[in-house]
Amino acid sequence: MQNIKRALVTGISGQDGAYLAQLLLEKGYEVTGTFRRTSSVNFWRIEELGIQNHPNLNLVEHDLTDLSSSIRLLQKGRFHEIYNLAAQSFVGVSFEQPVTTAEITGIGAVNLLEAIRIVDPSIRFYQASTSEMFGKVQAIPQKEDTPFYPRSPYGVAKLYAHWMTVNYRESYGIFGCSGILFNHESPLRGREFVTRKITDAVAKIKLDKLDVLELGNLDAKRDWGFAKEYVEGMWRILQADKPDTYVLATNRTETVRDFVTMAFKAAGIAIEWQGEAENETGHDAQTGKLRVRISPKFYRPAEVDLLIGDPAKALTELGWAPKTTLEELCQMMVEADLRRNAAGFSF
Ligand SMILES: C[C@H]1O[C@H](OP(=O)(O)OP(=O)(O)OC[C@H]2O[C@@H](n3cnc4c(=O)[nH]c(N)nc43)[C@H](O)[C@@H]2O)[C@@H](O)[C@@H](O)C1=O
Repeated sequence: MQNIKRALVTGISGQDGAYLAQLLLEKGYEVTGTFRRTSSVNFWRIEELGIQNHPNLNLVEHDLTDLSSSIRLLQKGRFHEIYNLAAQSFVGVSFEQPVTTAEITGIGAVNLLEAIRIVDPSIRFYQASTSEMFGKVQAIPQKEDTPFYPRSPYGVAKLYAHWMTVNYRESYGIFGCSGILFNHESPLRGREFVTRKITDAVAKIKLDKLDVLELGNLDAKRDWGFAKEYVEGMWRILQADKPDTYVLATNRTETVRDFVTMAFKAAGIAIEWQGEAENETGHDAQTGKLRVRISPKFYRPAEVDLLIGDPAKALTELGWAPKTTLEELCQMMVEADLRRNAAGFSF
């Protein structure tokens, strides 16, 4: 019993929190997962993974913006490792709610670092940093030493949390690590993000429950990997001999348009594109039916045009490499959404 490791995962109700909790439980950890109070907290992800009643999983309500409750949480839990995955993580919303985003996504991380400093500086800390910090990219591909240029309030808040993690590492010797993760998707992705929005809509179109998918900028390019593999990378980052910063990415980039074509193909529908920019449309090549239309409401005030990461350091130092191709990931997501929509599932 002496050797059981205790981990705190903030953001347990999110995609990464659910996959990471599953991984840590499989490794024999005791896991405390935190979630934010809302009128209807939803645990569909940990339910789908079948871990919601695991004897070593403890779910705790916690607000990252409250320092004193973070301190009490750490005093009570006596954790060895903390994974800070909680955030206001939707880039689009961050333009509408910049202050809330700064408080949760930026200051929230510092509250945890402060709590570590006060309660037990030997706790290992993982900060969920993001490729959004590269924003208007200063080099291609992006790696650990590429200069940052965030393009959204979300990216700016994450950059603050990132540098505070580095600063607490350098100032107080805290084992503070930062994983700069490029987009990572799965059947557990929220439907506000573009990949899951697409696979869910494709499933609905296939099942005749929807006519047209409405999207914003189809030209944005992203480096999309499989979230389940990325949480394994988070764990490896905290097991390293020394605290550091790592990029996790696939080193392949595709446009949103490519992902749409791929998703329809996975459902047996060929899409033909016509027109340009805001007038672009996608039609079913066989029936001629309109299936994709552009809506300006999904455009962002400032866009990140191109992301492609170089994960070489993670491969060399941690032995981490992505395995699932984008085609396999897309197929997995479309199949999950076909199954769910056929069964009337609505998350
Ligand atoms: C790594 C990073 O990854 C994620 O951030 P994101 O890249 O903004 O993700 P997304 O799926 O919302 O957008 C991807 C691209 O797709 C474009 N796009 C077009 N049409 C729609 C559309 O209709 N909806 C959305 N959401 N995006 C659209 C949109 O303009 C953007 O260029 C978060 O996990 C974030 O937390 C994070 O850290």
